[in-house]
Amino acid sequence: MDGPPPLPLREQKMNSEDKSFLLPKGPSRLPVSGLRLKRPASDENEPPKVDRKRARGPLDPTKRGGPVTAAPSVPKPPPAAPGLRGHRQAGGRRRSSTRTRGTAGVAGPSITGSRRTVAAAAPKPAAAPAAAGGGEKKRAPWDLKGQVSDLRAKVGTYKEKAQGLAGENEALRHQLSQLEGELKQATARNQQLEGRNSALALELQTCQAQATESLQRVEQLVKQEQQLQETVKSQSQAIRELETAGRKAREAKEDLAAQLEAREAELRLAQESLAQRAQENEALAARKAQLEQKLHESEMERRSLHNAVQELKGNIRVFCRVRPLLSSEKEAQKQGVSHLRFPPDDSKSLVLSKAEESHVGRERKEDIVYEFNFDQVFPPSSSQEEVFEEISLLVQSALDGYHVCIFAYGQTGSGKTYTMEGPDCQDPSTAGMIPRAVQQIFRKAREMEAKGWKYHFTANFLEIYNESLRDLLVLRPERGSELEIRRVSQCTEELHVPNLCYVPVASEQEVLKLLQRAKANRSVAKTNLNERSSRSHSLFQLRIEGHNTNRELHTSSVLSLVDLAGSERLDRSLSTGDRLKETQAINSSLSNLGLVITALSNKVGVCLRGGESWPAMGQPFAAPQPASRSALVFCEGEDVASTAVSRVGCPPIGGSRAVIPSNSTIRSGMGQPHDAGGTGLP
Ligand SMILES: Nc1ncnc2c1ncn2[C@@H]1O[C@H](COP(=O)(O)OP(=O)(O)OP(=O)(O)O)[C@@H](O)[C@H]1O
Repeated sequence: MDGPPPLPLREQKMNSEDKSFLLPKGPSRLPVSGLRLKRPASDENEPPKVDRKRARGPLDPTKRGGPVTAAPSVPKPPPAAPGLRGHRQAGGRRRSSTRTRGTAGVAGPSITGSRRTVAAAAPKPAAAPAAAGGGEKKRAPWDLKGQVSDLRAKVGTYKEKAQGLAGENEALRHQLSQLEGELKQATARNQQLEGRNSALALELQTCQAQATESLQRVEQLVKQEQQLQETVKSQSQAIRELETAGRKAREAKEDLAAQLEAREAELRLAQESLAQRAQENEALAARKAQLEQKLHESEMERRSLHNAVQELKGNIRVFCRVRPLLSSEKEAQKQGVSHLRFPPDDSKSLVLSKAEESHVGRERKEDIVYEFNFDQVFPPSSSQEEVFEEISLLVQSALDGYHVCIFAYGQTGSGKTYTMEGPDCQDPSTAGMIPRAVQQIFRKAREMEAKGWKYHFTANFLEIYNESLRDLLVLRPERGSELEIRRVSQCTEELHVPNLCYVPVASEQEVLKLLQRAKANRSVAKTNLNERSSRSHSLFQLRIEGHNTNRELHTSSVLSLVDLAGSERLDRSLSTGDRLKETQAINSSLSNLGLVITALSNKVGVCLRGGESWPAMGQPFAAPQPASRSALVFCEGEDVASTAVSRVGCPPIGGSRAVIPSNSTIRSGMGQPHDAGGTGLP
């Protein structure tokens, strides 16, 4: 700090005492020149009491009764020097400066001491004043001499007193000058001290400001310290956690290192083993190639053998299925279908017994027996699965690249729709030929993928109702969008329906959904002979494209599944109105189909004229290549006897008289259109 160093506390106290000493607060009683000490008026003309006391001394004789005489004048000591103030005075009385100072009040001890000294130094009263005191006897008026003597003594006394006072005054003046000098010094010192004091006050303020600032800083630092301590604490915790984690990581690292070492050892072994395996793989790859080649050869052989078997079985197969009696029919025929016999040792023949009337109307005793031969006969107890066992061979041919067509033909209510589609219930055991064929196709296609084959499928579903084509896969058919059958090109025999929906399908489920949609769109009605009679022919087609890119093989075929509308005898169906019209259209189209088959069997060209139904249904037979396979499932109901006999006599299909017993004609007509050099359809 700048400025003079602070005084010690003792020194400061002394200074303040000095100040109070030097600067009296009350009126000064110093005997200043020109001023007189104030005394009571009564004492002005009286001599000091000391004098009186002194004067009393000589009066003792009065008390003793002696004569009053003037006391001899005692020479007075000179006034005490200022330095002797406070010491034993001439009168022998001693006063401490402290006591004097206390009693002196504001006047200060020196002054009082000086006054005392002055009083002590004053000339002692002479014997005259003593004689003139109250205690002295008054001189007789006549004692003038005595009185003069007393007066002289008094004057002498006063002279001495004046001299003492002058000396005292001189000493006081001297003392005053000294005190004034001291006062100046003290004032200067006081000013100096005040300056220093103000400097110190400023310094104190600065120090206080600095102290406040320092205090704030300290508080901030304390806060920072607390924060830092908390940070340190958290960091310490984090460090401990990190150390723990690090320790664990080191342990894990060591474990991993051990594992890595073990793995490396395993890897070396595996690499060695891999090298061995690579050699083995090479050998296996060669072996695989051989096996694949063998597999392919065996597959081709299988196809060839299958084809041979199918050809041996016949490209056209005719099955007969007799459905069980319905609950409504059981009442009418309590004996069951007794007129039908299925030879147990021959699953290909059906024996029909019929009582015929003679020309004259008399009943014969013995029934006429008709034996019909088919590729397979399914009695009423046959399940859908048993029927499909035969159909599945043809379905496999479709996957192998053969066009396959399966017809269901029969009277109304004979079980065609049941056989082809199955009942409405979703029981898999009663599923019809179409869903089973689709299931087999996709399952076999998946199996063939392992042999390098990939298949693509496209489905369409149409119906022929009253000689017009309808797309069963269209949700809302537009009016005026008539469907027609067209040749794909002039140089091919292949037919197609341009505006038909051809839906690419990739799974069995997708096809089943399409079948449901088609079933909902199909034209059905209740007739006398069937609660839910199909009033149209339906044709479901699945185009199969197979590719074997490894061997550059390609197959293309169409699987057609046809549910023909049931032929009806009007005398039994008693159809009228729309049903009659439908019946006429159905019977007409079936006759046309018979004509087509007959024409094909006779290798005669058929013109695309008239109704559309027969070329549509004949389309599968018109496939130019490869060879096609066809199956005709004759469905028969409870009146199979009359139906069969009526066919024998008046067949609904051209040439069926020969067909039913032997199948030979229909086989020759339907089975080999491609062999005839494209003579199926013009
Ligand atoms: N194999 C069978 N087992 C049990 N019921 C059958 C069998 N075949 C047909 N049915 C029943 O016979 C009735 C007629 O069958 P479906 O409708 O299939 O005959 P349809 O030949 O298609 O007749 P339409 O030509 O009039 O359509 C149906 O109630 C059907 O459930």
